[in-house]
Amino acid sequence: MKKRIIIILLFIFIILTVISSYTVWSNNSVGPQFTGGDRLLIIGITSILFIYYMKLDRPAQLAHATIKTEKKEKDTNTKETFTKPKTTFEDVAGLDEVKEELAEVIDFINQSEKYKKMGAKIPKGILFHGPPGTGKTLLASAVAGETKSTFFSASGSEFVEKYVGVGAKRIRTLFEKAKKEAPSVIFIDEVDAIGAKRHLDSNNEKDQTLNQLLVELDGFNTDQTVVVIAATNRMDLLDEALLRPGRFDRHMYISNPNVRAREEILKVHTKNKPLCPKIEIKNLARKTHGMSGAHLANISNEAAIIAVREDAEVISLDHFDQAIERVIAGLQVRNPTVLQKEKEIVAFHEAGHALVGKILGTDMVQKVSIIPRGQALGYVLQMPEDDRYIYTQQELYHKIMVMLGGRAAEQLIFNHLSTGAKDDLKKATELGMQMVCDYGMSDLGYVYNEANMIHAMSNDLNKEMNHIVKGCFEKTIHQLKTYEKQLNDIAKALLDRETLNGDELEELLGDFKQAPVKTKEELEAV
Ligand SMILES: Nc1ncnc2c1ncn2[C@@H]1O[C@H](COP(=O)(O)OP(=O)(O)OP(=O)(O)O)[C@@H](O)[C@H]1O
Ligand SMILES: [Zn+2]
Repeated sequence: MKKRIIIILLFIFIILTVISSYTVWSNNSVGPQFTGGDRLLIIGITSILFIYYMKLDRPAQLAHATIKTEKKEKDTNTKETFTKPKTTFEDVAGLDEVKEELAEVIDFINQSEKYKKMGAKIPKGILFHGPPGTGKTLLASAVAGETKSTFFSASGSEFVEKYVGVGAKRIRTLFEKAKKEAPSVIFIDEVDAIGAKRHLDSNNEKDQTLNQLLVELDGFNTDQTVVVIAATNRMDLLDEALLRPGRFDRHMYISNPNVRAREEILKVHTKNKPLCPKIEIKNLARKTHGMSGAHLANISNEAAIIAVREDAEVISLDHFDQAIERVIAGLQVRNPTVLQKEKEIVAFHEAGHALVGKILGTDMVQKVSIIPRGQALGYVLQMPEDDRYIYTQQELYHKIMVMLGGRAAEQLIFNHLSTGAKDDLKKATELGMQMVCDYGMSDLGYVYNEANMIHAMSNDLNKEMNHIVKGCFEKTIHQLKTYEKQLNDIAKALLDRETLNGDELEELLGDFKQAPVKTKEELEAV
């Protein structure tokens, strides 16, 4: 209030100063008359008011600034949450090799004195890398749970701040707190957000944050039982400085679970759920090829929700099937408004995928459907029966052919190109490009093309990729022409029943022959 009055007075006196100066200098006889003495008085008062204002304002500004910084510190302090997790290794299914390696770290934390006496240094930095949803966070919290340590969990992206120095300060605070609460486990998810190669992403703030992380990793000594676990899906992006000995030098790959691990994970997540005795977890594990632990946790929960919705006493196989479908293909669209003509196109498109899969004997077709789900108007659920780690060139051609089966069927039956094959084309192009760049399966020879070289060679690469995809497409058309009757049968059945499961498809195709053995010329034509 006081400040406001001073500002108004100051404003009035500044105007008076201007007017008085004008009238004195110009000897103006019109308007208010000021003498030289008046003018001096006005200037004097204005100056006093100005000095007073400045004195009044500065402490206020300073006070304001202090409040602001205090608030910021409070904000930054509250972001790092810490807990004492109850998670143990029992909650983490599969991943036996990783758990074995972590046992040493756990022993170190639990019996740190023993190691310190020997002068052994604590393994400070562990890096989990691998695809998303594979249990990296779960494992880190289990390490804390097994050692009764304090668990600090943060995501790399939380440290990416607009203002230089803020991210670095937050890293410092995080480590300070962890040391105070030792023994502790610090978990930094998405570490690539701060630890990306410096030349790739030149950003001063990020560099400072990364440097601070390096300083902290180098800084703590053997007295402090603090273990830092970082996780990333993109290890290739990380700055080498982070991976050097003494920093994140223990790398553990956390892979997508294989069939045995999937079974274990499903057991963990169905432990407290009433299951129909007919359900064999082993079979569920086989049906969920390629899924991560997070997917499996989601499916188990989804199946339970469906059972509740249907007022069932126990969770049945059908509930699991519905849950798997929902997780893979998305939510079923209620009351879809698909035109009859579109339905026909979708029926032939999906029939094309399914039939090519059957002709080539690739992955097991579990279901074909033209019921819209998520953004897709139809879908084919296909799962390999076994976990596969290596594919031959021939098998990759077959994969591309199955992907193109939808478009090929549309072209064969309707002689048109439609927009419905966008995702298929994307996948086929990607796989074709991988064959050329990563696997040395083209006329460019047995070479591996690094991502940064791709730009310079993109014309050649594109030509080779196109050659592969085009060849596969022509072969697919040829296969579908050979089995056009079967294509029509599947499409008609789909229009009739909307969904066919694996057995129904088998029944429909009867004594359908496997693909005729290809001639040498045919193979070379691709
Ligand atoms: N091996 C596993 N055993 C039991 N549950 C698992 C396993 N892997 C994943 N899960 C389930 O999936 C959920 C998500 O896993 P988590 O968050 O640990 O994955 P993540 O690898 O950290 O993923 P992201 O890379 O996306 O951060 C877990 O909470 C758990 O329910
Ligand atoms: Zn398709």
